[in-house]
Amino acid sequence: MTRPIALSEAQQQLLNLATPLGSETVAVDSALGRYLREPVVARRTQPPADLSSMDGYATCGDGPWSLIGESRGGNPFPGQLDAGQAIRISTGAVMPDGADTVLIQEHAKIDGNQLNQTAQSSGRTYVRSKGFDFAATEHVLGAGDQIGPAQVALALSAGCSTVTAHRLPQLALIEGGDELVSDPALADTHHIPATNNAMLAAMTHGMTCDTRMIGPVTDSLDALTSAFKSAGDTDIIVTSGGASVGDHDLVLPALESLGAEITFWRVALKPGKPLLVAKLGHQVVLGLPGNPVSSFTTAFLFLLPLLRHMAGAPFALPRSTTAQLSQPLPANGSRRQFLRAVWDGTHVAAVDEQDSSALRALASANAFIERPENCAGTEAGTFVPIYPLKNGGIA
Ligand SMILES: Nc1nc2c(c(=O)[nH]1)N[C@H]1C(S)=C(S)[C@@H](COP(=O)(O)OP(=O)(O)OC[C@H]3O[C@@H](n4cnc5c(N)ncnc54)[C@H](O)[C@@H]3O)O[C@H]1N2
Ligand code: MOO
Repeated sequence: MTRPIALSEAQQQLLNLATPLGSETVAVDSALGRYLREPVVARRTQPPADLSSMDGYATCGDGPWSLIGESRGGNPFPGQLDAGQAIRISTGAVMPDGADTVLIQEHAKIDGNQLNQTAQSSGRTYVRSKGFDFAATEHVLGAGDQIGPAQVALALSAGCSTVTAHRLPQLALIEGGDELVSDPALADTHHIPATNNAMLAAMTHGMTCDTRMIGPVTDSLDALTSAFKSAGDTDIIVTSGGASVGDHDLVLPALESLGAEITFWRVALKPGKPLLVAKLGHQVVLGLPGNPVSSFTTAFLFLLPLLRHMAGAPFALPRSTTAQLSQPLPANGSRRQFLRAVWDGTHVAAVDEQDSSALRALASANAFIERPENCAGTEAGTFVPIYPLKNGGIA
């Protein structure tokens, strides 16, 4: 049996198996989370004209001024201002021709039709110049950019109702084991509710174009190979369970019987050591360990990056930040470890229960603490790398 490989090498080997998917046109309001295949080119200029940034008066020359009209949102003043003239103006309204200054209304004193200032106004301080945000034909978003809320607004503001994004991958999830039941109400002392497919579907929500749920599959080679075949031509197949060395751990034999190419099996990672990665025709297969926390951790470190990579993300791997330990940590073993932890924005502490089957502890965590291989005990107060998790729990 070969030695487990290092995490970073395993992640790189996995990403090397797949390339970003092709393009499709997506309505901007359905594009949240997507990565752009092509830049977004502005079809209009924003602002489309010089606009006032405050409520007040657009003036021409020195005061006092005589008031001759109004410019408000959607209704510009139709004429031109000459020296000594002013108009009422609203925030976001078009500056009339001839105006040089906006006098904010807090500094204005009206006497009949005459406008006086109580404090000096300063040139174009309250004017947003035409095109200062972007001009027509400029690239306002680039290939590889991810569409978030601000990008939705920007694309629409640029006059684009669709974007050209990478296609999202199709995913098949297979879970298996004779102890699993799909109806939690039917779990007796020798059965447990199947939870991994549902958890993995939740983790990958919005990152696939389609997720096919298969199982629970029984512990037989025939059942597992049939499950692989029923995954059809999805881009990625993910199994959970049956990845280890027991007599009923059938993922490796099933893949071998189907002629898959095994990329690697076993990573120096805790939890998640028995992770298996293979290529079955054009499909990438991830065999996740069955323990629910191991499945969660390997999905976070491998499946989510693979989905991002195929969806066109330039940087697919999760990025860490640092936080200060509020509790000491014991020495680590020879596998890189990801401890379930609670992070309050400044301090972080590992949760007490680190067993790879403990869902309650996992659900109480909102971060991983990453510990390098063979690292010594770490004192409270030390800054350590953490990965915030979208995992319910603390906001
Ligand atoms: N002799 C050894 N035994 C084990 C080793 C080893 O190196 N030598 N590795 C251990 C490690 S580490 C892990 S992790 C597990 C992974 O085992 P499998 O991937 O083969 O998973 P199973 O044995 O099928 O299941 C493990 C555990 O998880 C539960 N499970 C499985 N699927 C689901 C599901 N869909 N929903 C809920 N729970 C599930 C299953 O009932 C088991 O309790 O192997 C160690 N053993
Ligand atoms: O790696 Mo296993 O995932 O230690 O429990």
